[in-house]
Amino acid sequence: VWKKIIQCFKYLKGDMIWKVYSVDNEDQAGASLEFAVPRDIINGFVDNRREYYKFRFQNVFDQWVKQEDIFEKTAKPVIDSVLAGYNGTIFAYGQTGTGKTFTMTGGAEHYSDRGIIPRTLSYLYECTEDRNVHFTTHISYLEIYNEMGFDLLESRNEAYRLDDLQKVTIMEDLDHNIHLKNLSLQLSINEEEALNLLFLGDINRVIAKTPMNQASTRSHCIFTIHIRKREPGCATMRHSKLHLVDLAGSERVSKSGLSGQLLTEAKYINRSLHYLEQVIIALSETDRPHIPYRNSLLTSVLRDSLGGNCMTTMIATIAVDNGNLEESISTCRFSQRVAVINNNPILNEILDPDLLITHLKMEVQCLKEELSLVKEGQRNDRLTVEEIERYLVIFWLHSRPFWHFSHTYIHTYIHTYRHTDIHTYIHTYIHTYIHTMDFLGLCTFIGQGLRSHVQSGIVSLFHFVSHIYIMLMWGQHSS
Ligand SMILES: Nc1ncnc2c1ncn2[C@@H]1O[C@H](COP(=O)(O)OP(=O)(O)OP(=O)(O)O)[C@@H](O)[C@H]1O
Repeated sequence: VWKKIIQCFKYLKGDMIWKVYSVDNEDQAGASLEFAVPRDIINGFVDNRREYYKFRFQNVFDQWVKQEDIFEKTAKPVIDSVLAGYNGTIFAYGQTGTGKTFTMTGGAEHYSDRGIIPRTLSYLYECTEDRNVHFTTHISYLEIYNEMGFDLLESRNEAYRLDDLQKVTIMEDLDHNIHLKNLSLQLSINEEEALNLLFLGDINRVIAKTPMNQASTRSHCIFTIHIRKREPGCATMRHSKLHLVDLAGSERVSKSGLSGQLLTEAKYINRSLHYLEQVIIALSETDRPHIPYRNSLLTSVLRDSLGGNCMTTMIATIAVDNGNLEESISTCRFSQRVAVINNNPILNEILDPDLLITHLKMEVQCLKEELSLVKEGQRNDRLTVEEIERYLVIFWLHSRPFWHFSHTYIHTYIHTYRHTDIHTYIHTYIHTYIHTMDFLGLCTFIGQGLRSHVQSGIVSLFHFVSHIYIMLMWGQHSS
């Protein structure tokens, strides 16, 4: 068994960093991350004891991992299921400055530093190139800053102030579905258009210089790709959405020494992450009747991703230096809780609206025809031959039990009525049939025995008429 142990004996800024963690990617159940803190590392963390913490995850990546590998192992399976019609979410969570934005969006220096979002767009449009399947993609980009929602794409222009952006509010319908009012959906037909929307949104994001990160993102951002897929000749349509979430980073206010605006932002960020944690804890405990989604905008928006109809992947980012050990362990604890949540993704399939409309129009037309026949005095003209034939087919099927009718009897009738207006005759019968059936349906007071007796009498009569009609038609054709 190949075991990859990361050796962390390394000098950083002149200080010795002890080996406090190890990664085992060949653990029996996925991968494990183990912290072994020696007693002499104090840093306000260990209390003169050696401590071990072991966490198991699907994958554990070290700081030298390539962006491509992260995409392949974490994002690609989710995108594949989104393309198949399921909802998906990938969200990055972690302490400030640990690489969430780098993982989700990427670095600007090298092309290979592209993060999950641009790689997702490339992969997605590559998959949707199949001309046989009709795909439509729309994009929305929501920012949650200080507990307020903003549309990062609404203006399709660069915003100079936060107030230039459209405010997004949350609404809940009677079925408890969440709707985001004022969040625009931008159609994007190819990768280039989608990337332009991503760049525009990233320019509009609130970013500030903090002691922990030179370009700290001060808000939670949710980049959503909405997909509609229709296969030719298929009566159904699939619609799914993929949320790509870059959460703002948590930070210890006392440790980072923030003040003013940065302090206010940090308080909002920490509070919303605290509510997120509460939701995760409630979801991981199976007997909890209430999940406190409504406590914050973030948990309300991510409600479906956290415990509903969605395939969700969480990427936790941690710092590997001793100074942030406590935060790293706390991030792992949180991730472990998220890992035990069971979501229930379902295929989002609906009847194609165009086909549904055609089908409903046909049904309305049939009902109109039926109504005009039933309504007295509405139809004075005679039934056409096609109409008679159509009704006779229905009666024929209804009267199946009476198919033993005597042929001799029918021949006598044909002989008698040969010179009468057979159309008028059948027309009258059909009206009588419909009225009587209708009347029987309405008269609830008629007992079942009598009802079936009358019904079978009428049906046999019409069966008889239909025989006459067919024999006559046959006689006309043969002569
Ligand atoms: N794997 C990596 N390789 C190279 N540089 C990285 C990597 N991860 C992060 N960085 C760099 O570390 C810095 C902080 O990363 P980033 O801004 O992504 O952190 P963050 O978790 O999003 O922080 P915040 O929560 O404050 O927004 C950036 O300069 C980024 O380029």
